[in-house]
Formats: sequence, structure tokens, C-alpha cells
Amino acid sequence: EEWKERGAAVGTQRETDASGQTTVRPIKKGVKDFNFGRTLGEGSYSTVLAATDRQNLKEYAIKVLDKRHIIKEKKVKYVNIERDTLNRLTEHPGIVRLYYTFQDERSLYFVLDLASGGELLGVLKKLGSFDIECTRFYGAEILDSVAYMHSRGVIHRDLKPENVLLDSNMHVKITDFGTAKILPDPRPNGRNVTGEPSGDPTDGAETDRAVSFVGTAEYVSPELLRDKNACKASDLWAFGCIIYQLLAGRPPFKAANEYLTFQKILALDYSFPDGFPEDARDLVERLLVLEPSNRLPVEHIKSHRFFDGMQWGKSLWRQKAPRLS
Ligand SMILES: Nc1ncnc2c1ncn2[C@@H]1O[C@H](COP(=O)(O)OP(=O)(O)OP(=O)(O)O)[C@@H](O)[C@H]1O
Ligand SMILES: O=C(O)[C@@H]1CCC(=O)N(CCc2ccc(Cl)cc2)[C@H]1c1ccccc1Cl
Repeated sequence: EEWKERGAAVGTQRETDASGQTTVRPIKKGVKDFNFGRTLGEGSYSTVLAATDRQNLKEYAIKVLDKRHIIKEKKVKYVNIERDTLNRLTEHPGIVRLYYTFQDERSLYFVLDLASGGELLGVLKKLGSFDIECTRFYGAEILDSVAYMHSRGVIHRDLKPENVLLDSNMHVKITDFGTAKILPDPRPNGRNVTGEPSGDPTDGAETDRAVSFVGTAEYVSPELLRDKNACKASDLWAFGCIIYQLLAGRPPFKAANEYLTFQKILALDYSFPDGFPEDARDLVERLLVLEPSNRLPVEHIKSHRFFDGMQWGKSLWRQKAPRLS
């Protein structure tokens, strides 16, 4: 049962011995169960390879981490956070799913959904910017995925187009949970247990230990810069930056270096290019708000006029992705 709640091994195998005694055990996969293919990308501590399961011919992305490098760089904590968050986020189409973990003497392996469409950032760079229809669709899928994460007590903390991957049907697959914040299980007494940002700035704050992580400069929220506290609303700040960037082709806060970018964020120093769509502008203005508790909560974002007519829930994920032109 332990492995089930960890969610890491999704398969089970049944073995019946001579005496007819059947035991059900989690499937233990290993390197030899896969044919490794092309390199999909490299991280600071990882290499991600395409791989095929030799039994069911399913294709996966396998993230390989070198143990010595992880230990040397003191990143063991991030490995455990990535595993724990992925084990919590197992029931949503917009989140890269973890199927198995295994290891050998040199490496750790995470067997993940293959997102063969690459990064949203790559598509955005190629097109320059998105039209309203594409921004609505990708905004909706990202928001739906963030809402699910928050309902499971996970704050991503580094949302950005680079971490929004695309699957073979060009639907969203959010990745990179090594720097996420896992909230203690929601307290029953009056806390906002639906996972909605209660706007309470200490909601998910890392009050128990010094925050060592700050996200990517352009998407970092003011509260993280000011009080070193990330909360669910910090992901909604990043979401606002992403909506702006999809339509404008650049993020709202970008300066010559990180320090100047942080100054712009803390001063809310940004402006909209001419022709920026009115409805989107109104939405972004309600998200890029310095006080986390004054940001539009998820349910209000879903009913904002920018998303008028959007089908939320399962049909969002069943519809065809709009052609990116
Ligand atoms: N599930 C996946 N499917 C397809 N490609 C992936 C998948 N996960 C990661 N990649 C690609 O592999 C590359 C490395 O990803 P990885 O998460 O290992 O490191 P990273 O988070 O990008 O880098 P860093 O660790 O420095 O932040 C990325 O460019 C990403 O686009
Ligand atoms: O939680 C798990 O899935 C197992 C549990 C047993 C185990 O030993 N590991 C590896 C722990 C670990 C983490 C970092 C380094 Cl550098 C070395 C070992 C975990 C592991 C195995 C493979 C891939 C990732 C992880 Cl966290």
C-alpha cells in the first residue's frame, strides 16, 4: 500500500507461487526495460532522453540525474521535492506525469510523460506573439493546471513559458517541480480547503525555514522579493506575466539585468504596448497587483470576460488545440 500512496509505481504485477498463493507487487522497472533514444534536453543537473518501454512500446521522457553531481551541488532536497510533488499531482492532463522512479549505482531516473511538442517558449519565439484565440486556449490550460496544483497543496513558484511543455497534440504539460513548495495538508478548521488562494499571504509561506529559492527574474512576484514568502497567489502573478507575454511577445518586467528587473517589479513599473487587447489588459491589471491578497483568485479569472465562452473542465482538454499562426 505504501507504494500506492507514493504513486510512483503505477503498475502492479501478480505472481502465483507453487502453493497457489498470489502476491501483487508494484512493477519494478529498470534501465533494461527501456530503449533509450534521442536527447530531448539538458538541465543543470539532468539529461532528459526519449525512451520506449520494451514491453508496451509506450514512449516516455526519462530524466536522468547524476548522483555525484547532485550531492556535490547540494541538490538532494530538490530531487526529493520533485518526486514528492509529482507523486501528488497524478490526476491532471496539464501536468507532466511521473510513472516510475528507479536508480542504478550512478544515476537516478524519473520516467515521465513525453511532451514531444517542446516548450511553449520555443513556439512563442518562433511566432513572435500569439493571437487572442491562442492566448485564451493556452492561458486556460495553464490556469486549469495551476488550479489543480493549488488544490493539491502545491505552489509551482517558477511558472514561465519555458516550463510549459507541449504534448504531441499541442496541449499543455507543465513541468519542473523541483523548486515547488508543498503545503502541509489543508487544515480543516476554516482554512480555504478548496485550494483557492485564501489571499492570506502566509498561505503556503515558508515560515519554518529560510527561503533559499527565488524563481526566474522576469516572473518573480513582489512578495517573494520583499518578504521572501511565496504563496499560491505568487503563481497567479506569474500567470499574469505569461498572459501579457503571449500577447506582447515579451514579459512585462524586463530590464538590462536582474537587479533592475526586480526594481521594476517592486515598483510595478510596466506598460502595455499599443493595440494590446482591452479584455486581456483588464485581466493582467487585476493579476499584476503588488498585494497578493488583492490578486484575482482562480475562479474569478475563469469568469473574467477575457475567457468568455471558454469551456472549462474536461472539454477544455478534449478540444483541438488552435492552430498556432
Ligand atoms: N517530459 C518532458 N518531455 C520532453 N522534454 C522534456 C521533458 N522534461 C524536460 N524536457 C526538456 O529537457 C530539458 C531539460 O529539462 P530539465 O527539467 O531536466 O532541466 P531544466 O529544468 O530545463 O533545467 P534546470 O534544471 O537548469 O532548471 C528542458 O529543455 C526541457 O524542455
Ligand atoms: O523516492 C523514491 O522514489 C526513491 C526511494 C529510494 C531511494 O533511494 N531514492 C533515491 C534517493 C536519492 C536521492 C538523491 C541522491 Cl543524489 C541519491 C539517492 C528515491 C529515488 C529513486 C529514483 C529516482 C528518484 C528518487 Cl527520489
